[in-house]
Amino acid sequence: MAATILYGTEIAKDIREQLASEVEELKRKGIVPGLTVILVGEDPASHSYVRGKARGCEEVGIRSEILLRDASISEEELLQMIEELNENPNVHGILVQLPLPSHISEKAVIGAIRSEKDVDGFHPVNVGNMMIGYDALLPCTAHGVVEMIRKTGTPMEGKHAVVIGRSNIVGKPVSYLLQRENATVTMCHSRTVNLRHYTRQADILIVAAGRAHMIGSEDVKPGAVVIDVGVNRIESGKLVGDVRFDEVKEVASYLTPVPGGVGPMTITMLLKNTIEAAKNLAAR
Ligand SMILES: Nc1nc(=O)c2c([nH]1)NC[C@@H]1CN(c3ccc(C(=O)N[C@@H](CCC(=O)O)C(=O)O)cc3)C=[N+]21
Ligand SMILES: [Mg+2]
Repeated sequence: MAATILYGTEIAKDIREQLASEVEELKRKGIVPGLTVILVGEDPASHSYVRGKARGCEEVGIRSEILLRDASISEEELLQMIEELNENPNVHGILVQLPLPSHISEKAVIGAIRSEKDVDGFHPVNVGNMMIGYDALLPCTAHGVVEMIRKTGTPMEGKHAVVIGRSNIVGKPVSYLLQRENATVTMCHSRTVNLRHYTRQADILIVAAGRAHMIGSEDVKPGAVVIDVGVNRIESGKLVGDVRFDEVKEVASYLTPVPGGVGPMTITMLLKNTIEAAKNLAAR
């Protein structure tokens, strides 16, 4: 059996059309959703991702601005910038691109963003609200992964979902969101002994370990839904996932490519969060 390839670009296109009409409706009420991205330093990958975010905003009619700062910026200056954006009524979403230079505390920076404007869903208040099941801005990649699985029409209820990776941005929140869909979730990570023992039991396999090509067909249960969250730049400059695509596509029922899979969904969920933040802030 050959897998159906889940093109995030296509799924994202449908959702973005819907988002564009929501933006139009908001604009008729005089609300122009606005996203501000702060990008510190010269990392080419970060610059490329941020360009993707700005393009996404343009596509759906969100006003966006990118504030570029030198890697030498102090933590205090960065916190001051965030404070001003917190107060600016035209800014509904604030995103500080990670990673930050090592002299700046990510914890301090994320914690300084007003939680209603935290469109990454990384602020402890949003993480806590999500965990409790209260309304929250959800972490974009994790949310995008669940929406992709939903699009396949595969019921998640009662299924065994295995997540590889336990990061705050992907592994932890995606595990939680899948549990909320009534999946039975197993969390694995780089120290898991006999990883294959777990992955082979997965009806839904989420691979977010950040190790190029670590998962092959031997690791996958026939018919599984496999979502590859890996973004690894290999020596040739090519972007590859954590899954050996050509092998796994022969055994999985659904499989996401890299690029063109989860990445575009991540950006789409960021756009969705920005619109939601604009609605919430306007209603206050
Ligand atoms: N505060 C913060 N929020 C983030 O959401 C965040 C971050 N920091 N730091 C870095 C990671 C990474 N990330 C990606 C988003 C989209 C693609 C994406 O769309 N990738 C395209 C290809 C892009 C390319 O070719 O370079 C794709 O997969 O098709 C990739 C990576 C968001 N991140
Ligand atoms: Mg890990």
